[in-house]
Amino acid sequence: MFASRRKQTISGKKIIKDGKRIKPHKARRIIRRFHFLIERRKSLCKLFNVEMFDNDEMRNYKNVMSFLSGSFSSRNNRTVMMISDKKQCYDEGWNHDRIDEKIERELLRLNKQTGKNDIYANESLLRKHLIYLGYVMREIEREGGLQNYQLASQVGQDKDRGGDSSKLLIKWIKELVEGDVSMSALEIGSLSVHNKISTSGLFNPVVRIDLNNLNDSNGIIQQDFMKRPLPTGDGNKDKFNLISCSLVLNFVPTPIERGEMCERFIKFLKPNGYLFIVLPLPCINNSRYMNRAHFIDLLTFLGYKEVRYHEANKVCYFLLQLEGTDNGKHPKNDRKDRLQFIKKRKVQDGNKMNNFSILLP
Ligand SMILES: C[S@@+](CC[C@H](N)C(=O)[O-])C[C@H]1O[C@@H](n2cnc3c(N)ncnc32)[C@H](O)[C@@H]1O
Repeated sequence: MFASRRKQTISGKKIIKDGKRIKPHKARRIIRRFHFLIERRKSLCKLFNVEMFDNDEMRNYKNVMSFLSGSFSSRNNRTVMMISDKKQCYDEGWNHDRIDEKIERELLRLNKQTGKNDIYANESLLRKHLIYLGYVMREIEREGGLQNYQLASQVGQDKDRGGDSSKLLIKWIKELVEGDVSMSALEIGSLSVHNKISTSGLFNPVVRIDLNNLNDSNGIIQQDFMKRPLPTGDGNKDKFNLISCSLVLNFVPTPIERGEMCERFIKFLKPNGYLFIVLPLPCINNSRYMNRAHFIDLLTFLGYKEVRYHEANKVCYFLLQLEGTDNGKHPKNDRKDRLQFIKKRKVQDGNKMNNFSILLP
């Protein structure tokens, strides 16, 4: 959603990944489109009142259908009767073999139009939205899904396009940590084992996780960070000196889930551990609900302090350090302070601004 809108490519070169060629401008299009579809899928699931599915499951439309069947059958009889029609609805959405301008327009207006309606009380509304869900699912698959998105994201990590963001992380850690200290790191949203975070020798071990793994033998664990088992009470054994979260928070679909992620990092960090966050610049310099000061206020409330910041053309880099959690200061206790982060609050406004935000649950 917040990928750059630049029409020009920087290098103009074709990028070759695993035998596939992706031009930078195409990579940006794939990323924007993927974010849009994921967000619409989420909104539709919300309308159907069903929990978000795991990504893997969501890529398989049959799983989605059986999941929805389960959810419908537990409702009233009228809805159960509609199940027989459901597959047809879904197939209708699925069978479009090209972009459907009408559905695309409807998808853009989805939240405004249908937010307050009870989808189960209106048969034609239910049918229409099942078709939309089918369409969105088909589009995600047609676009190559998460795998293609990741391929496109790798384009941004190529040397001739600014390279991997952990180069700056390594520079900062070298400035801050003296001597021969061995630090462990968790890289969330890892796309490569060849990034500086893994090759600099500063971090050992480096645990790399991602929702999807382009290549199983690559040493990247396929895992949702939000479902990663919490460290056991056994000291800091399963905790890390550093968590790297580069261009991941903006990928997380809802403001509350982003807030939950920021809070969850703490559970995996050793005392005084570092958190490295990279965000697309528009998330903090062109959003109605977020700017750098507000982002830092939120993180400070949670117990982090900002130790480094850098703004590049398209992305911004934060290095934060956890403080205070070992001496009894527990941010959650301060309910009053928390209130300012649980509701959306405009920090600025403008015509062409986006609505990126992070909220605490
Ligand atoms: C834009 S890519 C960023 C890749 C790389 N870190 C970078 O800086 O270019 C975002 C990645 O975050 C991953 N991701 C998003 N949410 C995640 C989660 N909850 N757990 C693990 N990975 C996640 C996605 O699968 C995707 O590969």
